[in-house]
Amino acid sequence: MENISPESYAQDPNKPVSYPRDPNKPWSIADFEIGRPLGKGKFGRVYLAREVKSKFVVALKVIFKEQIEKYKIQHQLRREMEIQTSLRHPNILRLYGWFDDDERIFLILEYAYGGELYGLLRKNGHLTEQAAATYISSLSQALAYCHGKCVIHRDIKPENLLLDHEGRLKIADFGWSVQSSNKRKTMCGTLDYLAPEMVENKDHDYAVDNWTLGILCYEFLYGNPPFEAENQKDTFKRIVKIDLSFPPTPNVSEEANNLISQLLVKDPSKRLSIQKIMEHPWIVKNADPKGMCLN
Ligand SMILES: CCc1cccc(CC)c1NC(=O)n1cc2c(c1)/C(=N\C(=O)c1ccc(N3CCN(C)CC3)cc1)N=N2
Repeated sequence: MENISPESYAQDPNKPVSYPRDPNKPWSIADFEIGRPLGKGKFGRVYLAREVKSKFVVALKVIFKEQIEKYKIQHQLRREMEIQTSLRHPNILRLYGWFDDDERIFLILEYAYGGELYGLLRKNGHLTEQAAATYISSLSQALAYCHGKCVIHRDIKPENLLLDHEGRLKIADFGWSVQSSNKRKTMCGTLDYLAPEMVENKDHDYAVDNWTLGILCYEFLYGNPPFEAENQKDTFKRIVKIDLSFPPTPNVSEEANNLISQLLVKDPSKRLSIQKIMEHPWIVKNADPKGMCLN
C-alpha cells in the first residue's frame, strides 16, 4: 500500500469511519491493510495502514505484550490510551481506538503525513522564526487544552512532535503524561527537556510543560537544546543553574530570546503562563494563525 493517494490526506481526522459499524464488534487486524513501517520506538513499531472498508488511512502502532510485561509499562500504556483517546484537539494526534490479539496490542492512531518535526529540524539545522513561532503557538494551544483537562504531558520533545500534510503540528506519544492529581516522582524523558523541579525530583505540576516550551523554542531557533552538554551530569548542572546563553545568531530576534528567558525560569510560579506566551509580541508577530507551516 505504498503510494497512498494525496487526497486521502485530506481525510478528516475527526471522521475516521463513514459507514455504520457494530460498536460491539471490536476491531481486528483483518480490518486493515498494512503498509510500510513508519517508525519504531522502544516498545513497538508504527505502520502505515488503511481500514479496508472505509479506505481511511491510519498509523497502526503495534506493541508486543511480552515487551509490556518485560518493561512493566501496563499502567503507562493504559494511561496513555485513556488520555489520548479522551483528547480532541487539532494539535494532538488522535487515538481512534485499539484492539489486541494473543501477542500484540494495536493502537489505531491518526496518520501524520509529514513525519517527525525532528526530521525537519535535523534537515534544516534550525527553523525560521515564523515556523518556530507557529509551532510554539500550536503547542501552547494544545497544552492549554491539556491543562484544562488536568493533563500534564511531561515529555514534549521534537521526537514526539509530528506534522500533518499541511505542516500542522501534532503532539504524539502521551506515554509519560499524567492526570495532574497524582504527581509522580519517577524520572521521565531525556534530561535535556526536564525542568529543574523534575531533575531535582520535587513535586511538579503543569509549569513543567511551560519550561519545555522554552527549551523547544530555543532548539527550534538555535538547532540544539540550551543546556546540552557532554554528559547527563553536566546537563543536570546546567539546568539547575539555568546556565542559559544566546549565541549571536542572524535571523533570531531579541523578542525570541526575551520569550525564552521568561520561560526558562527556575521558580515554576514565575514562568510565563500559556496565555501570556500566546500574547507575546514575538508569537503575535511571527506565528501563522492557522498553525500551518509549509516550509
Ligand atoms: C513507534 C514509533 C513511535 C515511537 C515513539 C513515539 C512516537 C510518537 C512520535 C512514535 N511514532 C508514532 O507513534 N507515530 C504515530 C503516527 C506516526 C508516528 C505517523 N507518521 C510517521 O511516523 C511518518 C514518518 C515519516 C514520514 N515521512 C513521509 C515524508 N517524508 C519526506 C519523510 C518521511 C511520514 C510519516 N503518523 N502517526
